[in-house]
Amino acid sequence: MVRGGEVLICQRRPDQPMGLQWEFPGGKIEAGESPEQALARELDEELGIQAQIGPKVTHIRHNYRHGGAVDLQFFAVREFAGELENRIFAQLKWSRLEDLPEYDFLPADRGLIRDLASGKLL
Ligand SMILES: Nc1nc2c([nH]c(=O)n2[C@H]2C[C@H](O)[C@@H](COP(=O)(O)OP(=O)(O)OP(=O)(O)O)O2)c(=O)[nH]1
Repeated sequence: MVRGGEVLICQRRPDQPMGLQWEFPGGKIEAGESPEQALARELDEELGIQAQIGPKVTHIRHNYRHGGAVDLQFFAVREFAGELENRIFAQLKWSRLEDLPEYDFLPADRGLIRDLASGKLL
């Protein structure tokens, strides 16, 4: 989710794996879904919004030592209907791009965070 020079970041709950680390909203693709459909569904489930999924920002593959491999696709979302509501996270925050490195993000996201903070993406 992008709003001017800010992005919406989400802190995982303390009881989840990789608890209290920050991530972008989203989740796993279910059978028969495109990545965009999966993201729209997750944004509705997690935040209660009906989003228009914009262009793909990047694609990252990462091997977590314990949790196996993840294949992540990130999209810019600038338009949505409905009221943003925190349904599952410890907290939600709008962060300026240059402030992103202050947050403890999931390891797979760290290269993306550096690129967003230095203005290389978005
Ligand atoms: N939503 C999201 N997931 C991310 C990011 N970075 C990253 O490594 N991931 C990982 C964490 C999870 O292993 C997986 C997303 O799966 P998910 O959202 O459906 O599941 P989850 O974290 O609740 O937990 P689990 O089902 O894997 O136990 O991708 C990110 O920025 N956003």
